[in-house]
Amino acid sequence: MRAPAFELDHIAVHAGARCLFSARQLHIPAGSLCAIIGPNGAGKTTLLRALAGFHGDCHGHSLGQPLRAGQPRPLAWVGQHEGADSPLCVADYVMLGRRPQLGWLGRSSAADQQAVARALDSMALPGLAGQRLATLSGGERQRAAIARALAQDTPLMLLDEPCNHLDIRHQQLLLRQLQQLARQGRTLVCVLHELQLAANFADWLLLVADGELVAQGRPDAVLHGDLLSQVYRWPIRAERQPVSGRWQLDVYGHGAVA
Ligand SMILES: Nc1ncnc2c1ncn2[C@@H]1O[C@H](COP(=O)(O)OP(=O)(O)OP(=O)(O)O)[C@@H](O)[C@H]1O
Repeated sequence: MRAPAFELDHIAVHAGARCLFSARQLHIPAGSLCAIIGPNGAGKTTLLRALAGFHGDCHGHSLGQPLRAGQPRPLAWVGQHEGADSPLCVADYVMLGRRPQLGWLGRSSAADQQAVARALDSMALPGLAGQRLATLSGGERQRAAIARALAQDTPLMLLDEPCNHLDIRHQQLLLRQLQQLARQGRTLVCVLHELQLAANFADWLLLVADGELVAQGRPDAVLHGDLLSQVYRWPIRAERQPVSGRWQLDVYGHGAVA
């Protein structure tokens, strides 16, 4: 198995007296596309924020050392509803991703401009580069937020529901792009509600329910119909097609699982 990007023991995230997420052991291999899946309110965003180091009340051990809150590692972050209030145009907003690299007086170099152009290109945004963010559609704004994170060029990228507002084509393009970055050695962790996408694109899954890590591992180890049906409280069938190797996830039946 590849070296871990995250190897956490006895992690617990609290808000006051309430424990929002806990896990005895949590592993994410470096150079993987990892999807955090689970029902509403399960603790997915909480876990993603804890991985980013954004949660003040987070305890546990990372590679044997106590976790230290407030010491985030270099990473690119795409949260939900990014950029909704920004007065910037798309190109300037994506350039924000280059802020750590910008030179004296915040001037952008040729390398910064190229990184922004690449990011706009990969999110199919060049035609909108001059348009104000506030005037974009939901899907366009989501792609701009992802482009800003791509322009950062960090070894670790965390994305909270990146497929929100994206149509089928842009979902596929995004996940292919994330998969390609993982193949180049980056680690990408994203919260996904679309099980079919998680199954077919991610090479590592974390299944979360009721504030706990229920299962982790490669899709084969996690995607069992019985387990998914129990966690989502709805009948789900998970099958891997023998010829194509693609996963097929179906909801079936007419009633919720008790
Ligand atoms: N700061 C907080 N104080 C109290 N409760 C919180 C806080 N943050 C999150 N929670 C609660 O923790 C639970 C998990 O929230 P979280 O946002 O991690 O869920 P999620 O799995 O991402 O859900 P969804 O799929 O609906 O986005 C929810 O019940 C939420 O209400």
